[in-house]
Amino acid sequence: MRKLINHAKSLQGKLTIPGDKSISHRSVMFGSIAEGETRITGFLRADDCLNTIKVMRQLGIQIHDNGDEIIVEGRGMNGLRPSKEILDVGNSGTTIRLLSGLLAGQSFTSVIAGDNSLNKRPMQRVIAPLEQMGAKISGDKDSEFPPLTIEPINELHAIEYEMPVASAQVKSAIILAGLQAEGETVVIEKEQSRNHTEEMLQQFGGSLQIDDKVIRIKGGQTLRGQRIEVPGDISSAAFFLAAGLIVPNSEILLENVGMNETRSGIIDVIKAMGGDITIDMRENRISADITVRTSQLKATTIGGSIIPRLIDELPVIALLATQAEGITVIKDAEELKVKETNRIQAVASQLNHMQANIIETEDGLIVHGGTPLAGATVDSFGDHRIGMMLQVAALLVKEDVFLKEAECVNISYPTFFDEVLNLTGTAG
Ligand SMILES: O=C(O)C1=C[C@@H](OP(=O)(O)O)[C@@H](O)[C@H](O)C1
Ligand SMILES: C=C(OP(=O)(O)O)C(=O)O
Repeated sequence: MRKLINHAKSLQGKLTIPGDKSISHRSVMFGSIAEGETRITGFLRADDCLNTIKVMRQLGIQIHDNGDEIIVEGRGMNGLRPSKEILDVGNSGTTIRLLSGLLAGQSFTSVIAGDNSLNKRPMQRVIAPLEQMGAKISGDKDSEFPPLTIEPINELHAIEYEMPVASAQVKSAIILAGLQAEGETVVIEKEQSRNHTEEMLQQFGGSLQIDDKVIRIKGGQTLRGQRIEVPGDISSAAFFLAAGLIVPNSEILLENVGMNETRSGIIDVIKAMGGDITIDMRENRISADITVRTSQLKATTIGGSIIPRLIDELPVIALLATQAEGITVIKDAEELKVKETNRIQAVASQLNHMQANIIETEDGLIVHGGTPLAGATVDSFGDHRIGMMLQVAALLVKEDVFLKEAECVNISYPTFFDEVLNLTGTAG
């Protein structure tokens, strides 16, 4: 769907940020392999997480949605049942990679597939460690891509694995397989990535040892159903943090933003760029209410260990940099090339269509600041983060901006365009 997207003279008001996508996926997966009932509030009802519910149901887990809560009837570590149908996870990289770890040690065959975008994303990164653990997994084109076929085995064994990429999805797949393995599995991270799997495992009564970038997990643990409260997703909040900073005469309050340290790199960047941001931590200590106001931003350099802490926010951070004073350099971010699209290429090509001045590099972007943006027809290429970033860019532009495949926002933020309208005061 090609959509005429909005311009804004100013943004005012408040919005509540919907549930964290990473935590929502994990809450349903852990709930499924725990014993007893798990009740989840704040679950993100967006396409990616709904696909996780769908495939866990296919694997024999009863999951109900009563409007307030998602209720998962856990069946324990050996309670999953074979699915007659292919497990279609749609666009969700998190689902296919975590599910591979979960299914690697089972005594039945599974086939996991996805949409055209997912079927181009690399899977060797999970297949290699899982095969070392004794799993039998094959994919398309020398096992680089989905669909993945996972065959039955008797038992997984523990390994020590030094990760070649900084990836929470790979780490999580190994931890989920490690739970089913004989012995103690050791994962050594390249850089610290989001730690939701480690936190949730402990919340479900499991244990692991974490020493800096080294994680140790023993097989054969029993998990117990829990009450899980999912905080708002900082990766969704990022679009409104950016919008509030660059649209003139704006002040917006974002409620319930998850503040996990392994995810909050964008806050550090906004501060380094001189953005006007106020953070009020909530009593639960896991989320905050954040106010942003229009700011004159300055350029910064982003690279190294902060990258995994803001990987999904880099497209909208690049947009911020187009409006800052000076040249912003984003480096060490080659992982952007293997997301829903090649995000290095997508960000540079589409913002440059709008008259930005961005140079693609091997591992990031060089963004020349202070460029007024102009009307154009731009393409999300079906990538939700690119689509939402382009809508924020369009807020600055008086001429018409048309966005191709605008419906992709449903992947992580179905109410995104409605929230934009609410803040511009033109809703309803
Ligand atoms: O574990 C997760 O929930 C995620 C990890 C990241 O991917 P990688 O593990 O590929 O870096 C991130 O980009 C993705 O949106 C969600
Ligand atoms: C990369 C993303 O998700 P996934 O890997 O789960 O498709 C994302 O949401 O930006």
